[in-house]
Amino acid sequence: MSAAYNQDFFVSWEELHRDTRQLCAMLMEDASYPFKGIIAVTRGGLIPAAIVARELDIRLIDTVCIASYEGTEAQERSESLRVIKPAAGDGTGMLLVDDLVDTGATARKLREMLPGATFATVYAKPEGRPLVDHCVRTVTQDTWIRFPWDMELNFSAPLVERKK
Ligand SMILES: O=P(O)(O)OC[C@H]1O[C@H](OP(=O)(O)OP(=O)(O)O)[C@H](O)[C@@H]1O
Repeated sequence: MSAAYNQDFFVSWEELHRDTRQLCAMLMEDASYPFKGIIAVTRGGLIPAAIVARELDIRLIDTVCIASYEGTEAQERSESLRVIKPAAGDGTGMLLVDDLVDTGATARKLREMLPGATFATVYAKPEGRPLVDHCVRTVTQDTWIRFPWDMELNFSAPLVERKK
């Protein structure tokens, strides 16, 4: 059962880059390294996948296109996921890359589909963590991760003005 989201964790482009590079260093120690190719999980995995591809010198990049239906409760996500499969057999030798594992519904689906793949996410929450092989940072289940592509810079009023 997933908790409600009570806190935000803001990730800048620089932090995402640094964390993804750290993930790459971990991946170089994996038993399946070097990987034949990457399967990026759309859409959140696309940018981390590009960074991983550069660091590990991987040119073969496929996608698995996966999304939940609008308005679906987290616990029902697994049944509601729409998937367009990559052409990667059972995924042996391939590296699945996503930005985040949260409830684990997406990861569970991908594991069924590509049991041979190594699965890496940059961030993880406790419910989903056991489903991925590698991740750099874990945040609490009630944290909403704010990725840089979902944000924009805005003026912030000084505190004294906010109190007026
Ligand atoms: O562990 P889960 O609860 O399944 O959540 C993790 C998934 O949720 C996010 O994708 P999202 O469905 O928001 O789609 P998007 O990446 O296209 O925005 C994220 O990129 C993961 O793929």
